[in-house]
Amino acid sequence: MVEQFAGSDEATMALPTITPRTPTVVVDEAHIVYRVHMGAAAAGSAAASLRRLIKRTSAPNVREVHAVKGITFTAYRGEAIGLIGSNGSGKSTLLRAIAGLLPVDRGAIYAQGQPSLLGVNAALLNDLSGERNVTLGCLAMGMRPDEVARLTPEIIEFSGINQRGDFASLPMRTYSSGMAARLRFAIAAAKKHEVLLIDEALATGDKGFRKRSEQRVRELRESAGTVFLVSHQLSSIRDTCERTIWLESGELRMDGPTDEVIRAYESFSNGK
Ligand SMILES: Nc1ncnc2c1ncn2[C@@H]1O[C@H](COP(=O)(O)OP(=O)(O)OP(=O)(O)O)[C@@H](O)[C@H]1O
Repeated sequence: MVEQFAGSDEATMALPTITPRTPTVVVDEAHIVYRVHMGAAAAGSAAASLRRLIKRTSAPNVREVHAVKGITFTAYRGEAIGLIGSNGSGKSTLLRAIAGLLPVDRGAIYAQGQPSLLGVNAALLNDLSGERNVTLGCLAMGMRPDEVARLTPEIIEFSGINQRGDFASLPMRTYSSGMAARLRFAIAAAKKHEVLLIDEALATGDKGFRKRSEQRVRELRESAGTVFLVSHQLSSIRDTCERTIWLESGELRMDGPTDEVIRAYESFSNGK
């Protein structure tokens, strides 16, 4: 006999309301390998190269660096995810692969829309003024010219480059590395991104800029995007992200609530 649940009071009350979460990035068993060419000297003769070509073996002068080793996770709309780990653990490599700038060797990465990696998408030109770079960067992100004109003063104000004089009209080569990084962040953050990838950008500014940019990351997250933030500045991660992924030697060590993951990472780092 088939049990009838529909219509029973008990069954109606027991049903929880589940809001479906929308995945924006799916990383499935991803492996990323750099191949470093060590120069022609070690390659040997032309005959040896031909033999390798026929036998499909790799050249002895190519060294492989297995930077990301079988990482799997799913990011959802509305999340801000911190990426932490020791130097060389694969954080930047993973971000670059999510942005589509590096191929995966095995596994797969799926992303909604075109993820924007801060600092690369906004390729700034040293000989142009900050203001011209704002225009170019915004147009490159697909904004309309009238939108760019309206947003330019806001972007310059946000970056704080004019705090010590009119630097916006000077060529970018006259900027300190911190000022350039702030301008890049300000340009990228002016647009609503489906997936925004930020690599250490918040660490470059002074305290006032850091507060402003953390606030902006929160706004971007609320406007339904997903934000990834790579930083060694654990306080930035704590203030901005509710979920954190810890990588170590290319492997995923932990993925969970920021406080728990940072606590585990700190005790690992203190014991090193
Ligand atoms: N262009 C490259 N060619 C070859 N190997 C690379 C390249 N870039 C990074 N690597 C190697 O890949 C590994 C991961 O580097 P990655 O920069 O992703 O680490 P990270 O966690 O971002 O480090 P950090 O915290 O120091 O910025 C390291 O072993 C590094 O030496």
